[in-house]
This record gives sequence, structure tokens and C-alpha cells, in this order.
Amino acid sequence: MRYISTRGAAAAQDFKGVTLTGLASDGGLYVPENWPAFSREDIAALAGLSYVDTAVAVMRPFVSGVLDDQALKNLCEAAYGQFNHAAVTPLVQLDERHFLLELFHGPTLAFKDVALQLLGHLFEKFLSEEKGQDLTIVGATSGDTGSAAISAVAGRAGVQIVMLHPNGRVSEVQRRQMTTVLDKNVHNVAIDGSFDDAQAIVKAMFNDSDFRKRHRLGAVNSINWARLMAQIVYYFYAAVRLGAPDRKVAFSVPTGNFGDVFAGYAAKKMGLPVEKLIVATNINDILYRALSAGDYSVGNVTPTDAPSMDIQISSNFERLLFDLHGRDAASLAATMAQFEQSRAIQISDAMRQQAATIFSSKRIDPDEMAATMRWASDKAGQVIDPHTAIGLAAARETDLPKDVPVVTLATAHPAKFPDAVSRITGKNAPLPHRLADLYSREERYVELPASRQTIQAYIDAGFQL
Ligand SMILES: Cc1ncc(COP(=O)(O)O)c(C=O)c1O
Ligand SMILES: N[C@@H](CCOP(=O)(O)O)C(=O)O
Repeated sequence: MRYISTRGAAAAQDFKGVTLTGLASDGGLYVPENWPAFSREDIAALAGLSYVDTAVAVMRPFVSGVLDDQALKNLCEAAYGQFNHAAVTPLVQLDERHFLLELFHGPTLAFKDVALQLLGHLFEKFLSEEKGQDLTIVGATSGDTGSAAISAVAGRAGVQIVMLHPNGRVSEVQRRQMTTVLDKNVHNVAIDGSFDDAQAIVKAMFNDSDFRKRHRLGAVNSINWARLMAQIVYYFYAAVRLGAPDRKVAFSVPTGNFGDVFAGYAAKKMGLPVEKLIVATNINDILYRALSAGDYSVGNVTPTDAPSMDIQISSNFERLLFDLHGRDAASLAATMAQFEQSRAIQISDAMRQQAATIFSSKRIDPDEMAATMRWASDKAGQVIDPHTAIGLAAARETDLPKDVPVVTLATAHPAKFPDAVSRITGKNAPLPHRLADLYSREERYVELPASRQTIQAYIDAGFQL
């Protein structure tokens, strides 16, 4: 499998290349040159497979030429052996048609672990095959990617990780899950700005060729293709459990950076019978406006009880736009240049209608989110986190045919947001035993302005102020 950049000017790469490169050198995102095709028989053959065996079958075409089945299986076993549930991503039924796909049984209690545990092992394997410079991972987080990435690479030889989070805008549990990891290769930076500022700084560092000559940069955000590849697996795993290929399934996905739902789009492109992907946003609703009215324009970010989705500029939307532009990289590059300049583009009706064959979108306000958390707790016996509630609220409003099961991606454990959960539902969401002392652990992080120059100087100085 070869990967090409959405902006067309960077060299194509194999799987190892895209995993270690992250963002393409032309500022674009890597995508597979072709979507692998799974026939009905291929999908039927997944029935009854373990999560690891499903992962090998689904990811095989994406790693071809780089990893054989045994190597891939070893990496998956190492990654998913860290999960607290035998099914890795279990399905929980709420009523006749609604299901939760629990993606939070990994070490840091959010769906990010599914991909990042694997990515940590991929980095280790690929770096051990060469005697290159250390990898300096630079990442941005609105709360969950940070701890999952840190957990995946803390203490690993040949890797430094610098993680930027918006100061005061993540939950205390999320912050502590990052800042209490004291390994020497972990560097947490609280920036005076939003997640969008953090992500823009990360991308600008990748686009600074001099800085990139001094440091071999690596990405753990979903700009890294390997992240999305690993997330495709659970769409197949869930759909097959609910009757695919003989039955269509819809997914409702709480969305911020458009990574998780893009993995669902990839699954559909590969042949999985997905009836619809519901893009559920909070009041930071750029994706809702884009998909429902063509208005992809950046507004101000409003802090909410679902802080990990307090995002305006959704990196992976570029990957969808690339397909909507007929994979014409020059046309997409011009559109992205316009967006970067004016922070607004209008999506044509034709493109919007094409997207609407796969995606629908809902914007969920704080009252609907809270009502859904209470419904889940009181009527379905499930205490859910605010992000999951946004997905479930959108799922319950769907007008899809009644015989289509709707799976909401449960993206975080409620214990990551104990204040919101207890205020809204009156229920406690205790941390699992292994994190019980999180509040008494020592924290280490630096506070810096949202300035690329300052952060680059910090990295150049060997993580010193
Ligand atoms: C708990 C949680 N739910 C949903 C999302 C949205 O996922 P994505 O950015 O892949 O759209 C995130 C982070 O992005 C998250 O941390
Ligand atoms: N919600 C994310 C934001 C970063 O998204 P990513 O999927 O691109 O890493 C977070 O929790 O950090």
C-alpha cells in the first residue's frame, strides 16, 4: 500500500514512512492511494474472530509490504493486552435499537488508547530497525490524546514527547493523567490558548523545514494515518457483531477533529454496510454547519462540559474534502490555502450532497447533552460521559429506518469527568483502582504562551526554559 498527500506535492510513502512522518512535507495529510475492498465474504469471515484477529484482517491491506501477518499480530497482542476488557471494545445494548460501543477500556480510559497503544509499538519497532536520530513527538491535546500518547511512549528509548494542552481547559483528571507521568522523555506544556492554537503550533512546527532538519518530528495526533487505520477496526468489529454483512448498521460519533468518524468513512469505503455516519457536535459546531449548510467557517471556541470536543478546526476534514474534490490534490490545496487565509470556505451544494449520502450531522446543546446523560443513567442503567452523551443524543434523534441498529461510540469513561457527571446525574464516577491515587501524585508541566517560537526554543534548548 502506498500513501499520497492530500496536497499532492509530497512524495508518496509506504506504511512505515507515513507512520514516522506524520504530517506530509507539503502541509497535507496522507491517505491511502486506494481504499482496500472487502467483499461480503471477507466481512462474513470476520464473524466470531477475536478483536486482535479482526484487527489483523482489517489492517492487513494498509500495512502490506511493510508488516507480515505475524508481525502485525504480535503488535496487536502487545497493544490490546493492555485493555481491561476481554472484548477490547465491547458493545452494550441500551434499548431495542441503540447500542454503545465502549472504547474506553484502555490504560487512559478513552478511545484514543485503541490507536495509540498500537502506535507506541509501531514506533518502537520501526525505530529499532534503523539507527536514526531520536524521534521528537510533538502533539496537541484537548484532553485525551495527550494522556493516551504519553502512556504509549513514556520511558521508550529513542523517543521524546512534547504535549501541548490548553491551560485550564481540560478536566483535572485529564490533566493529571498527563502531568503525573514523570518519565524523563515526557514534556507537558500548558499553553495560554485553545486546542486549535495548540494544533496550529504543532502543524507549523512540521511545516518549518529548518526546525524539522534539527529535530526528527513525529506525530501522535490523528494527522498520523496509523491512528485512523487502527480506529477502522472497531467499526468492522461492531458491525459484524450486529449482523454485517447481512445487516446495515449506523454509527453516531461524537466529533471534534473528525478523526474517529473519518475512520468510519474509511470502513464504509472498504465495503462495510454502514447505513449512515452521524456526526455529532457540541456547540462548537463547525462540522455541523459545514455538513448541513456548507458553511465551514471558524468561530470562537466556547468551553463546554465535553472539553475534548471544544475544537473549531478539524484536521481530518481535509481528508474528506480531498475525496469530495475527486482526489484532485491541486484543487484541494487551493481550497486549503483559501481556508488558511480567510478561515472560511463554502462547500458547494454538489459536494455537500455527495457527503450527505454517507454523513448526517446534529448539533447537541448542553441541555440535550445533560438530558441524555440522565436518560442513560435513569432509564438504561448506564452512567455515560458528556462526549458519549452528545453522540447518544444525536443517535436518539435520528430519523433512520427503525430496523437499522444505531451504535454510539462511547469515547471516554465517565470517571474522566467526575464533576460534570455528578452535577448532571447525581451519580459518582469513581476512577478505576489503578488510578485511585491520581489526585495525590506529583505533577510536572511548564506553562508557556501559545507561541511557536517559544515552544521551539524550549525544544531546541533540550526541554529547558
Ligand atoms: C472523549 C472524546 N470524544 C470525542 C472526541 C472527538 O474525536 P475526533 O477528534 O476523532 O473527532 C475526542 C477527541 O477528539 C474525545 O477525546
Ligand atoms: N480530542 C482530542 C483532540 C486531538 O485530536 P486527535 O484525535 O487529532 O489527536 C484530544 O483529546 O486530545
